[in-house]
Amino acid sequence: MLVEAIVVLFIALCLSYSWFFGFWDRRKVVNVKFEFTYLTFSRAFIKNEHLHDIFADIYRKYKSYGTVGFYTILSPMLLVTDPELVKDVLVKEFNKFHDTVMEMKKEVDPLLALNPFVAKGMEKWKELRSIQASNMTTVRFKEVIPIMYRVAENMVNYLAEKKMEPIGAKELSFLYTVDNSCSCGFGVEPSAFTDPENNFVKYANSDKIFKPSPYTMLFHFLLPRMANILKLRISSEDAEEFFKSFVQKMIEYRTSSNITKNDFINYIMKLNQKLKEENKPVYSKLELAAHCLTFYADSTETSSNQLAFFLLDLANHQDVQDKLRKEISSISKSPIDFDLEKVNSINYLNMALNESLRLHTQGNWLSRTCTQDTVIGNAPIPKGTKVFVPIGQFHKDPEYFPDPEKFDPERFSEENKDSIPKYTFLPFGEGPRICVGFKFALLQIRLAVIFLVLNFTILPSNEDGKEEIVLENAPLPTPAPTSKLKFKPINTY
Ligand code: HEM
Repeated sequence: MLVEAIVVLFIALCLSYSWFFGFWDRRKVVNVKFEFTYLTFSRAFIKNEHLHDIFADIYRKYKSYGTVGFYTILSPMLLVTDPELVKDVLVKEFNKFHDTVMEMKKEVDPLLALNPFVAKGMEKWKELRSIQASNMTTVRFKEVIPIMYRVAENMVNYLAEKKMEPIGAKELSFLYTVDNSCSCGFGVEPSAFTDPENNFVKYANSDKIFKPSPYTMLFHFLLPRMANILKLRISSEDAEEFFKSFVQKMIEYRTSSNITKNDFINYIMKLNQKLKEENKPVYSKLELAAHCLTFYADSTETSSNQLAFFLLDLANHQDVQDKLRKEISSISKSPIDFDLEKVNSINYLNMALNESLRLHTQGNWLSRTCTQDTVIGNAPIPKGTKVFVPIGQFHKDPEYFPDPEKFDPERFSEENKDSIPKYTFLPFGEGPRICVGFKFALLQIRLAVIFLVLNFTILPSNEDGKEEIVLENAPLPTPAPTSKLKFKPINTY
């Protein structure tokens, strides 16, 4: 009897196994049956390699098919390799692909659970996105530019005092983005460069918010439900405590002293007031803290990585830096003359920054969950399928960007930029779910570079003229502390 039971069980397992791994074959979609699952286990889980490299291998092998199916242990997934089909997923068929793959339960990570990035369902996503979008208008940028000048001036003074002592590119950029986020978002006096005890730098830094173990991130992207069942949180409890108490104190202080400031905290306070007047449920204190953390975390980490990479690129390409300095100083030698329009319209700055965004893409892939049965190219996609867009691979594909490892801003010149195929350059994503903060990010990065190149020559920290760009083992591409820079004053103004 026992033998029969084992045989039946074995046959049942084999059948369900071949049924599961036949998902894409039944739909006649080219697929890798075990390869992805095997690579994920052998390289990502055991050797701690980045999931990005595994996607890169699959992309290179199966690019010509336009889409390629693959499997994790629990679900079939699809990689879209044809840029034309990417447009379908991100834009044309958005109503069927409005969710990302990440899921974050409030009980697991209450501060990250209200980030629009993880919102599920069109209504919830719109509600959460509109809160962040309120802080991202042109009117708002014009208001915050004078605050950003002060932060950038603090950075210049800090570097002048350092007298060419090498400093980590990421360390410097992080102090700058922390001060920008706190002063523009929360009305806090900028002090990251002057106060070594700055609480945001201490309690809400990259390690505490953005560096869960690589396994945690793997679970969140590939097996999101399991990640929640296992209660794998991304932000640390320290950061949660700090943020909760900061936002609560801020709201209490402003309410008791009747202080109004034109910033994000004020916006969420007014939003709650409005909800109360309309007899709708208001956001709890923890939820208000979560909205603040969304703005803070998203605007400090990605922007500081991207700024750090850009400064390293400029240090390694003095010809580009010289040309950039010439173009900027031909407009004005004084950084505070650069209003919003001027900051955004320096052509060579935009070309060089685009090239840096291409080379050091932050979100290496975009993800969507299909919410209604549909067809992409020739691939029938049932509801629930997770779809990935490999933007990091597009950015390094020689077909779209010849000699892809070369830092060459000319790719984005007026004459050349139209030869870049549509949907192959997507550093901020595309469609209705495009990064809500991309204009803020570009503004703060451009402004930092204007202040820096007008005041300093940005140099590699070593004598041989090249700074090695070493990557940390972090979910987002991040320059390691060993990638340093020196700033030689040039007294231009
Ligand atoms: C250079 C810096 C930045 C880069 C490279 C970047 C990149 C991205 C990417 C690739 C996405 C995913 C888009 C998609 O799924 O189609 C995204 C989403 C998002 N970003 Fe950024 N980002 C940056 C800065 C910022 C800033 C400053 C904020 C400020 C609040 C921000 C807030 C967000 C939010 C809230 C989302 C989710 C949007 C949604 O799902 O509707 N990001 N970002």
